[in-house]
Amino acid sequence: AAQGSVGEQVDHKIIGIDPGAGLMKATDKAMKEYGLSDWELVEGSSAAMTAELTQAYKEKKPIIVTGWTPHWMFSKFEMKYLEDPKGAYGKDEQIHTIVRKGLKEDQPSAYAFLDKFEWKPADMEKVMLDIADGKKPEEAAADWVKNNEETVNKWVEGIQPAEGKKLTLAYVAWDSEIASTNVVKTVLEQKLKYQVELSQVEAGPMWVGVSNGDVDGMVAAWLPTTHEDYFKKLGANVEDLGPNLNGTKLGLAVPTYMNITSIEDLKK
Ligand SMILES: C[SH](C)CC(=O)O
Repeated sequence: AAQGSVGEQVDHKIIGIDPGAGLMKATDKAMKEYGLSDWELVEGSSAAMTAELTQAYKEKKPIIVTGWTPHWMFSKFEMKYLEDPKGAYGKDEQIHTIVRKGLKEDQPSAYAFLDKFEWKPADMEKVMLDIADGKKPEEAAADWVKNNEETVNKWVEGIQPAEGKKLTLAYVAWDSEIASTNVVKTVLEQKLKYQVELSQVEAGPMWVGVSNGDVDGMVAAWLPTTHEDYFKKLGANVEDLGPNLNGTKLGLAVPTYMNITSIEDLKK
């Protein structure tokens, strides 16, 4: 029987993630720019979105999700971004490391490492994929550190260990930041002998926590556009150590078995 429009096939729903994510604001903006007034952006979480994607993919059912790179969905599944001819999602960005003011004086070793931490989308996707395939985040991170000794030793070269000092890192439960934050924790603990506590929060409280010094830092700042609002509001009270990963992307992602190619196709 005729499948009907793609909107009818997916009940006019785009499966999103947590409402505080910049990706959700960017998707709201894109939906307005493409005139998708009869569509709904479903709020939830990164985990719920990937669970729904996994189920739909298994059943070869149509689904449209808010997607980003790096993400394991592009390695584990045959996925594609819908073209964005209006450029609503903007250009490639970077993920920055942001620390509280005063960290350099209080924890020079942690500061020096966090300032040097930088890796590639393929590195992050490896850790993400291991976690998606069932490894615990700390296990996937430890494996990556073990398998990338050369890179890791460059990050910590010449930095004094900080026997037993405590450090707190905040992160949002996005698959990408679960991976990066656990790798950073592993290096801080194994190589620099810190005791690291991870605080999983929403995006807003993550930025607030660093700006008021409740946490020491985070490696989850998507800039210059995705977290522009957070940076505008709180940037003066934090220290931006620059990119830890270059070449990110945001957009709408669909399995390649769907025969749509552009966000424009959602209007049909
Ligand atoms: C979901 S991306 C990892 C970050 C964001 O959109 O705020």
